[in-house]
Amino acid sequence: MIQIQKVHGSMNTFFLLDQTELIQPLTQTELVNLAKHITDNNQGLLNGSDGLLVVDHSDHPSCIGSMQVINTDGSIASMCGNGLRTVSRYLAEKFGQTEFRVETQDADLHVSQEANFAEGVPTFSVEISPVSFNRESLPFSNLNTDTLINQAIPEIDDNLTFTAIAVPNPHLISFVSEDTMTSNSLANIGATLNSKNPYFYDGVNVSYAQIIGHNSLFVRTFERGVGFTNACGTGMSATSLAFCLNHPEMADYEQTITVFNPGGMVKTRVHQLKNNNYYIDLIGNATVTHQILISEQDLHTNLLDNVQAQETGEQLAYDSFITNIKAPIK
Ligand SMILES: N[C@H](CCC[C@H](N)C(=O)O)C(=O)O
Repeated sequence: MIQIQKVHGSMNTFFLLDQTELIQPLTQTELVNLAKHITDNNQGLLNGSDGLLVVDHSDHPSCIGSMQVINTDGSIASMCGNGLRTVSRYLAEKFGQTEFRVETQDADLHVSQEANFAEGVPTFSVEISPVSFNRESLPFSNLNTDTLINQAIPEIDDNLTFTAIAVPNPHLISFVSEDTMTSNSLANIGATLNSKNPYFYDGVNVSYAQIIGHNSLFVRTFERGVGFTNACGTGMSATSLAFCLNHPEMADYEQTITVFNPGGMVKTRVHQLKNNNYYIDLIGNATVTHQILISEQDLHTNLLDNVQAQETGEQLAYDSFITNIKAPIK
């Protein structure tokens, strides 16, 4: 039997599969089929999840493992911040290390274990990088501009302004009022830009942010390949950078920014390097809710009927952490 996990960062939920534990690793087609099935809210396991995280060996000398992220629709995400925290915890426990690098699609990222956010809430910090504003990196087209930094896009909305940042997965961010946050606007724009459209033709994660106070935000995200999630780690990181760029009187580089989200809270730190280069630290919980046993054969054939799933009890500690943080907005 193979042990897989159900995990979350800010209630952004994933199944985590370590390919190195298998005699015969799954092929890419098998992984995509498994991701679509296991994450399905109705037909999947334990009410599904937002994605599948695939851990594997890395042949990069500086990395102790690699992570691939598969969205619920089977598309590949180049990065996942909440997911990387849970992969970091998994690798930290497996190899007995507290600081190392993990290979992701586009970059080898530095991660470290941090002081627990609360009792029973293991906490990790992950590097979010590389950052790009270029049209080609996002990508977008037909908007008559090479970058979007706090700009109106009448093709998308009549009133809002947007900032587009790849970290390296693509994000479109708008700072909005409470009325807009609670309207259908995010659902509409998220759905439009993640179906066939001439602007963000590969889809884009769309985040709305409300400024709570100095270095404090609430962020809600409609994710590419998924839909609404409780939180998007790369989205909150990109939004923190957009906060520093667009609202310099309210946000500080190098300082801790608190980002509330529908699933909890994370902390970010935006680092400004030379030549308009940036990277972000994303700090938050890495919670394992279930340990699951499944046969290697069933993983290959995508059969989820014979699994044994056991709750870890960690969710209780997470729930009490959430109750105590008093999020300003739900
Ligand atoms: N939830 C993830 C991001 C998944 C990104 C994915 N939806 C995409 O870019 O395709 C996070 O915590 O960063």
